[in-house]
Amino acid sequence: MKKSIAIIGSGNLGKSIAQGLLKNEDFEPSQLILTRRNPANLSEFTSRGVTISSDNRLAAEKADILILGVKPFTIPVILDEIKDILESKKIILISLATGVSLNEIAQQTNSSQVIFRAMPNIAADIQESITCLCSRNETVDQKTEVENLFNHIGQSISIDESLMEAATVLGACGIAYVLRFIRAMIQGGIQIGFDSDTASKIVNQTVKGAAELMIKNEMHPEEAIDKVTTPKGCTIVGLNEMEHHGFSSSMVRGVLASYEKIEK
Ligand SMILES: NC(=O)C1=CN([C@@H]2O[C@H](COP(=O)(O)OP(=O)(O)OC[C@H]3O[C@@H](n4cnc5c(N)ncnc54)[C@H](OP(=O)(O)O)[C@@H]3O)[C@@H](O)[C@H]2O)C=CC1
Ligand SMILES: O=C(O)[C@@H]1CCC=N1
Repeated sequence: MKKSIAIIGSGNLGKSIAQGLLKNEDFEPSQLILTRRNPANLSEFTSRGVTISSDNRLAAEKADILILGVKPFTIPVILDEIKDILESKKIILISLATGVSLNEIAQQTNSSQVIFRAMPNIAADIQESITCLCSRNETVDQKTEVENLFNHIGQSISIDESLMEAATVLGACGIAYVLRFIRAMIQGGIQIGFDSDTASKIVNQTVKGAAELMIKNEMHPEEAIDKVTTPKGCTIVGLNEMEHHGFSSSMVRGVLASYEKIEK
């Protein structure tokens, strides 16, 4: 029998995960239950056979795998709301919340509760997320099951919990850093003559090509950069100008600022 998956708190990330799961041919919409307090904001899913509700307890009762997609400060509220249900049945609990430890969740559930923390990003929508996972009390089969679930929306890797905040910055915040880079490059493209649509098309495919080149050829970026930078050519002039204005330094400092914000 196919497992029921509920997402309590289906906002930006929860909806991206739902969209990604529904793109799998072997995933049936009837497997999915989505909640939020205002379920009208989930209308895009209603016609597709997904269960939409504001009833978190109903979702927990039906779910084999329960994903908590609420903001970190709402995690204790939800755990309190469904505590007795978690005690009465076997359920895999997965939290997406930034900065909420397995220990903190365990303190509000029973000691044998199977808990995962998952850190995907919004590219889950098109099955291109990277999801970092850590867990407690899980069996080998449960770990495989959760990895498989997140492999349906991209790729997953298991990491030590101590790296979960770093994973949040690099993978989850990271997509926003890359998007800001894309926006800036489009702005430059418009200034040198392209309309916005054409500049976007060129930049998006260039960024995709760069990422695919690194992934498929398992290269370090600088190795590929050396192939582009003709001596005395225009690429090195542009790159050096960016570095004079703190491009790499700015990125590293941004990563650290995000990390420090979570660690506070
Ligand atoms: N956005 C991202 O890219 C990432 C987010 N995260 C983490 O994922 C979590 C969700 O983030 P994000 O999707 O951006 O946040 P959103 O605010 O978009 O989504 C949270 C949703 O929870 C719902 N909600 C709030 N209270 C309740 C409740 N009592 N019962 C049921 N639903 C509730 C809200 O809808 P309503 O008001 O209708 O109830 C809201 O849509 C956070 O913990 C965040 O740290 C992690 C990685 C990436
Ligand atoms: O900005 C945030 O706090 C959340 C966590 C990672 C991505 N979005």
